Amino acid sequence: MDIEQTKLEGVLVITPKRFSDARGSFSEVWNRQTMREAGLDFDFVQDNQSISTKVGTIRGLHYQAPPHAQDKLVRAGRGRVLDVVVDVRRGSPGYMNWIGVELSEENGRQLFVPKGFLHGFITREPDSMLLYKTTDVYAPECDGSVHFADPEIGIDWGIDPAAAVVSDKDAKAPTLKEWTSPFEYEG
Ligand SMILES: Cc1cn([C@H]2C[C@H](O)[C@@H](COP(=O)(O)OP(=O)(O)O[C@H]3O[C@H](C)C(=O)[C@H](O)[C@H]3O)O2)c(=O)[nH]c1=O
Repeated sequence: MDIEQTKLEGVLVITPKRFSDARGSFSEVWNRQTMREAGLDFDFVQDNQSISTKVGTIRGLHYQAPPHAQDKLVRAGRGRVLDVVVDVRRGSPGYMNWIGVELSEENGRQLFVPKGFLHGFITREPDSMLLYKTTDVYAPECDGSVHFADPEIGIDWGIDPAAAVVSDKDAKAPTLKEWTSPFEYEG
């Protein structure tokens, strides 16, 4: 398993070892002991799967607020997405900084998204399937979002955001100016 730091503190790109042969391939996409040995001892309690049929579908920018904030381990089971993470921890030196990492069935990369970061993605292939583990269960009362096209964040989705396929909820999400982060930077 390869672990790469990113420019966002605590956000990691994790690439499990892939064993390929004439039949195809095998990977341990999550192993608690291996993760623990790498200092990533997270107790995942929920597995999610979303399938987005059209290219240019954006889901996000989402979070769950405390007391049900979630760390996430995200991968593309099928297709290809640009996975985006934004630091929204009040007081963070990297507040509002964002990164995009391409996750695909082909590259097998995973993104670890800690609490305090917005998460979203745009599909780059049809029928892209996102699979992700979370460290707390779904709590709709704590579910929140920030507008994916907020000019103050300035995410480059690779397309005109106005042309993206989005949910009504995401289309109506607040911008950072209209929103107060529930997350505090803990140094
Ligand atoms: C997240 C979630 C949703 N739902 C229900 C609620 C809605 O009836 C339906 C679709 O939910 P939503 O439109 O919020 O789904 P996404 O837009 O894919 O949201 C997710 O996408 C971004 C990228 C994320 O990182 C979050 O995990 C999550 O917010 O599933 C559940 O029953 N359990 C859940 O854990």
